[in-house]
Amino acid sequence: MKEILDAIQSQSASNSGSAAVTAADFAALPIPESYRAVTVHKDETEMFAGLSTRDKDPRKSLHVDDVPVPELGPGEALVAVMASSVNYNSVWTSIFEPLPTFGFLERYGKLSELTKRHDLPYHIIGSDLAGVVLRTGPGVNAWRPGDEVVAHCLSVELESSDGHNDTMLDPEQRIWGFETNFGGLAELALVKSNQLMPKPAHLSWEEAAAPGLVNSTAYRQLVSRNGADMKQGDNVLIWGASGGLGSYATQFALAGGANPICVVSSPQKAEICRSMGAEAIIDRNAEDYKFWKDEHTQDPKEWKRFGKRIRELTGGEDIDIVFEHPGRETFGASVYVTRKGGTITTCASTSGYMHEYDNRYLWMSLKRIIGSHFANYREAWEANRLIAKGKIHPTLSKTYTLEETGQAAYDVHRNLHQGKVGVLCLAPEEGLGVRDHEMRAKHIDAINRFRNI
Ligand SMILES: C/C=C/C(=O)SCCNC(=O)CCNC(=O)[C@H](O)C(C)(C)COP(=O)(O)OP(=O)(O)OC[C@H]1O[C@@H](n2cnc3c(N)ncnc32)[C@H](O)[C@@H]1OP(=O)(O)O
Ligand SMILES: NC(=O)C1=CN([C@@H]2O[C@H](COP(=O)(O)OP(=O)(O)OC[C@H]3O[C@@H](n4cnc5c(N)ncnc54)[C@H](OP(=O)(O)O)[C@@H]3O)[C@@H](O)[C@H]2O)C=CC1
Repeated sequence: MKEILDAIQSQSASNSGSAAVTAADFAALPIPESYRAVTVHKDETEMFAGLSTRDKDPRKSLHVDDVPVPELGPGEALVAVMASSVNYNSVWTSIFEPLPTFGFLERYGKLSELTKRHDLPYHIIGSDLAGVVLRTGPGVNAWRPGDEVVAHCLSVELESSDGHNDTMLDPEQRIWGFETNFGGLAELALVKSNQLMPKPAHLSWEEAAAPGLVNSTAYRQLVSRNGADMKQGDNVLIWGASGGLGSYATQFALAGGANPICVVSSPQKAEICRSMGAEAIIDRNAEDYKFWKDEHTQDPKEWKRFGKRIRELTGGEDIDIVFEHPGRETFGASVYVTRKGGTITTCASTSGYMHEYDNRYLWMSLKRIIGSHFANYREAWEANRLIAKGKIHPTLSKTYTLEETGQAAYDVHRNLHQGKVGVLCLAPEEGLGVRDHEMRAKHIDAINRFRNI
């Protein structure tokens, strides 16, 4: 592993990202037999039985193990991971909710001889990476050893016609590092080559690894015509506007000429949204919305109070698009505050997946609910391109080591974090991997906006 890191570091020293060490040099680097990876164990899926969701502690279930390097198949790439990030799907995996992820690996393993590799008693998790290609399998022509890359997390087989219009519709669509093995929270990762995208040159490894999953998801959910198809002037209600998804949704709304109405839970988070350029901000804690009277009964008066507050902020207008993900706790309110003909687009249910809303407000006002999930390759590419062009910026707040991933996931689970939390994998320290210093200097304040707060 040291040789691999040395090669990547001497690439850095050349400062161009390509000259010092050639593709042939990288291809000739020996691949170690094993590597360190963050895992959950199949024989521990019952360890939190009887505990409430909140009390399930990722620090107990996430391990750092030495694992064998998987065999490289056709259309695949083995990547040296310099940095990764924590996504909420890794929190779900670590608390074995809503299901242990081993069922996904078993099902995938039944598909073919090659996919059998994924069905193991340990699951290497993680759905983001920034790093360097070490090897490519047969049939890979677009990428070479030595290429500096980020990976998006859409894994598809594309044997069925169903996925050939929008690859998210492939019946064998999976999220890499959640529904497949060999994820990005590790020193090495196995991806399909059609997950690879160029690493933005002005960012460090950990900054480049941070946006991937959430940026692509927010792009499809809000901007793409497969999602809400946002347009200039739209009032966009963004839950968790300084969180993982929300910090990118807020940037997309601002960059696209829309009007984000940002919901957050503290003055500090409100300040972050303000510094991104948002003006309409609601602190849900300070204003103490209680959409539920008890576990089973919602309070429409509270939906109305929330709607009035939105009207105050918009000069009397209602919401064109709700960017939903908290789920059960907020969904009734989200449907209520949407304007006639407006759209509620949802990609998650952090607070519970059995939603309740008053359907009269949906059908009588011709509103639409759109389900959205991750992004196809093109959408992920476009989202990454916006990062590479400095139109959208990473929202990395803090970086942990691979050994500290349990703590990093705990922070996200307990909502103690801001924006995105990064993990250094092979990168020995923060700040490495920047190629375009001039462009970086131009955007440095925006790149650092979420740091150390
Ligand atoms: C990028 C990041 C993303 C995120 O962070 S997202 C948040 C994290 N993700 C989650 O929380 C989602 C976790 N996944 C799940 O909870 C489950 O994954 C699903 C609920 C999504 C699906 O459940 P399942 O049991 O895997 O799927 P079924 O489709 O219910 O299949 C079970 C059997 O039911 C059959 N079936 C499906 N649809 C129908 C139908 N309409 N009529 C009759 N049968 C049906 C199937 O074929 C299959 O059958 P057979 O077991 O024999 O293979
Ligand atoms: N389908 C898909 O493709 C994807 C789905 N997801 C899912 O989306 C969800 C959010 O992910 P991500 O943004 O990365 O997570 P984060 O935890 O980084 O951000 C979510 C934010 O939502 C707000 N929030 C949480 N719970 C509630 C609640 N009960 N009511 C109101 N607001 C709440 C919090 O902000 P505040 O406290 O400031 O209000 C929190 O910071 C997760 O469930 C994740 O699994 C994520 C990415 C892709």
